[in-house]
Amino acid sequence: MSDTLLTVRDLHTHFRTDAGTVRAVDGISFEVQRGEVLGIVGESGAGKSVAARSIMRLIDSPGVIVNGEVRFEDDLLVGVERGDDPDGEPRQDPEMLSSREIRERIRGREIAMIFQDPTESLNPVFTVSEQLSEIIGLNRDVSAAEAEAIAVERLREVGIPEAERRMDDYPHEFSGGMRQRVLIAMAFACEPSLVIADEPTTALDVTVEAQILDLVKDLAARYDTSFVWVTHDMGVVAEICDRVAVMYLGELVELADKDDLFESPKHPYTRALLSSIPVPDPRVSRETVPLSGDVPSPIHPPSGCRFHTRCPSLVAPAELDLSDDEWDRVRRFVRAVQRESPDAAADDARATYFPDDLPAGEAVERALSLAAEGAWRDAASLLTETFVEPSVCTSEVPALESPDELDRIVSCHHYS
Ligand SMILES: Nc1ncnc2c1ncn2[C@@H]1O[C@H](COP(=O)(O)OP(=O)(O)OP(=O)(O)O)[C@@H](O)[C@H]1O
Ligand code: NI
Repeated sequence: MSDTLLTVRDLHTHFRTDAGTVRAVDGISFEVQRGEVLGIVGESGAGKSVAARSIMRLIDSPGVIVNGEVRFEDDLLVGVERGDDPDGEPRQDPEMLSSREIRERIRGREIAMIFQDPTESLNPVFTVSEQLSEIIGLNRDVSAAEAEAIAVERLREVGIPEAERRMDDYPHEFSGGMRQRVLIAMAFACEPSLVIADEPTTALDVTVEAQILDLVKDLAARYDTSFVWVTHDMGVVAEICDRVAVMYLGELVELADKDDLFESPKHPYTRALLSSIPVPDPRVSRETVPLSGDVPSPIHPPSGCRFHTRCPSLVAPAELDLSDDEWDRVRRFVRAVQRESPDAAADDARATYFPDDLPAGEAVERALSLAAEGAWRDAASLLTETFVEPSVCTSEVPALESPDELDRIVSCHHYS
């Protein structure tokens, strides 16, 4: 038997809105091995939640899974192929499970979900006992009394004090942390082989979050459960994941073993995300690459590498023939102009950024004087035209590469 539990291939989930097609998930592929915790990480809007929900086909209109395959053990949860017409109806694989089969056979039993928002899974008008026993009763051939006994056991297992007494409480009577424990108890009620967790600890304070992560690690080990764990927090990734998929604007930019990712992140975006978490050991210094600028619109994502508009390490345009050192200086100057940094407009800007001579002469010369006059926009667009647009990062989509002997993939022109 293969050890792969879940396979996602070339998944595209789009939302057709009045403003245009939102390419929320735009061609992602990954696998989850049995017993493994795979993290999906990225900034807000990256497409993490849509990716997680697509696995279970929990996408509501105007969202459509337009292409891709999701295979869970022997079941095809998603099997759709986009025709040549981008707005046409995708073709469905006849093997794909019906919504009803997913609801009755998969969801809650084989694959459970935990969300940040408890109202997605907990009904405020029923007691915890009623809701937990119901799931257990639906999925196992047990009497009502037996289901309730199992429910109490589950609540104990997730560390709810006085579980028996609290069974008759309503969801709102639990604190935030305890409520997430109830959700975890519900997720584990049927001993699923996969749990999809979408930021379940984000709203909690750090101490409670740490306790919940410990609990999940214990349960995952005890039941040999796999996880897809969505988070925007690299600290949570460090705590709980085995492997990490980094998403940016609907795409995967890097997928690697957690330790490899933390030790030597390859994609400039991954590096930026990692530099945002505090380094616990003050003797370890880490190059900080602040992530500036807004995430572009997923309706019109940037050409080439989608990260190129914010990338601190664009590949130098080949025809300019700059040395690494010259290119570093140019990039620092371009970023300073984009940020409208006073340094770039000061009298000594030239000496600050280009102490030797001016690389790619004329454009930089003009940009320096435009910046000195405060004509930031003109300076920025001149620099963009000269240095950003001719870069391969702007024109070509980077292939997924495996840059070292390690088991990882990166989508960046620096490795192609
Ligand atoms: N119902 C919808 N209609 C239109 N666009 C949507 C809809 N749901 C999500 N999107 C868009 O899809 C993109 C991906 O959203 P998603 O919720 O997956 O991001 P995320 O990575 O989970 O972010 P966050 O960290 O904020 O939860 C976003 O641009 C979002 O605006
Ligand atoms: Ni989300």
